[in-house]
Amino acid sequence: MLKSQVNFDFDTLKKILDCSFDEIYIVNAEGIVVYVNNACEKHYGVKASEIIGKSSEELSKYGLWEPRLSPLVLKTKQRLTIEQTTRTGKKLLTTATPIFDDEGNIEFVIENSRDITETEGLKHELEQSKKLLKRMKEEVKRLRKTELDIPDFICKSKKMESIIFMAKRIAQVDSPVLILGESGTGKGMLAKFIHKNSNRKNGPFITLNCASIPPELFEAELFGYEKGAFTGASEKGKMGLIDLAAEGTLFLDEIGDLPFNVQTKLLHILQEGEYFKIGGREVQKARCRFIAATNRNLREMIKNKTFREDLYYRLSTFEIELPPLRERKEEIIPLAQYFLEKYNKKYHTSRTLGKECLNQFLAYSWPGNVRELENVIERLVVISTKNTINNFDIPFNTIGTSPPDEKPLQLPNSLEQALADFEKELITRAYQQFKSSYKVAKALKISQSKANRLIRKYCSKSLNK
Ligand SMILES: Nc1ncnc2c1ncn2[C@@H]1O[C@H](COP(=O)(O)OP(=O)(O)OP(=O)(O)O)[C@@H](O)[C@H]1O
Repeated sequence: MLKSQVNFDFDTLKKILDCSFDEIYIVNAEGIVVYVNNACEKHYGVKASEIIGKSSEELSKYGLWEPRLSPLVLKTKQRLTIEQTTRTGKKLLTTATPIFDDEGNIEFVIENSRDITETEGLKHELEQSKKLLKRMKEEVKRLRKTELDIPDFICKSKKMESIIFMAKRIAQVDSPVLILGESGTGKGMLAKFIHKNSNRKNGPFITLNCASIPPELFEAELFGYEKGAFTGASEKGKMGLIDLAAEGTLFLDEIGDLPFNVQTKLLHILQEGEYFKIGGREVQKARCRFIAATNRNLREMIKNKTFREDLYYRLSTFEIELPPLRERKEEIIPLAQYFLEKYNKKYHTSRTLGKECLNQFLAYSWPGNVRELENVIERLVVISTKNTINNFDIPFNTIGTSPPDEKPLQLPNSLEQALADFEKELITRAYQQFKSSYKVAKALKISQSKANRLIRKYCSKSLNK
């Protein structure tokens, strides 16, 4: 006899069958249970000895499981598979196979039952997760559309036309872009424009405001971390923004405010295209395009050794400088009309801009650029008492403070000076009221970094007192 051939006696065979994870259940041609292994105990909560010798009809009276299978197989003489539910709340996947004698009569029906309760639970969880994922994907798609739903890029000057022409070409490649320009010139808008015109347009557009993130959190934000990477880290780990922006664009706004030591880390990714998550061992590939923007003078910062020269050259493969509004005066009126239409729609008004007012717009230097123009138009639309807005008939230094009749207008030396004073008063009052740059930014509809800058400019002395 070969070593691998073993003749089992009945007791050994029973022992083996009792070790089976699946239930083995045998009925004879009369439907009487002749054998069941120990797995029945975990399925129905009764011992094998309580089942053996009983007919499956009798057992069904105790409601041990539903529906019955062996009577069906005895009738149809075919192998069948069904799902059963037991009285202990389990779900079983049962296959019953008929065994025939030499004359073709059924001798036994062997049932094999596998507990699929857990699998069913997992299946349900998977279904739920799939539904949630679908909903989230829809939400992301909608948010992305809103986020990237940039208004018309008003472009009515030779300078801006050539910038847009260049931006469309740059959009076709993957190299980094550096956008320079004063605050409010439209750098963020141009970054989105490049993304929307690139073949990454269906991917994410993620903004990281380098000025608002504490240096010690920069790596965690950008690279993400593995679970338990450091004390206080989320247990699930965190996805970094580079990863989130994969197949899309990562917009590094206010890059000039990036702390020096962090600049080195950013340079490394731009050079190598690779990075490690904090606490991670696997090399990650950066699959996003980088666009950076700043209103700071980076060349000056390089001279002062506050900005890395090598990082500057890495970022500025393509450099676009947006001119301040005062250097593209031909756009002031079209932009003003565009914003007027926008806010007339928003506030259900039908204001028009008088000739006098337009002349003043043209004469003004707009230090806050397009954003300032937009804010001025919104204020005028809301506060003006006449349909035709003329001659700045709303004195700026009364907005949000006391009504004009309580505080007669003092004519300033110049409009520019008056606007600067107004800015100072507004920021100081807003900061006194809200006590947080985030709330000031929200209330005045400016970026948080701008709010920070203005608060530092106008309120730092009183703060330090
Ligand atoms: N050419 C334009 N056409 C229409 N709207 C514009 C244009 N340029 C800028 N804007 C609007 O002006 C506002 C400021 O633009 P944006 O935020 O892009 O400026 P920024 O240069 O990034 O400012 P900051 O440096 O303060 O972040 C936005 O509301 C934007 O929609």
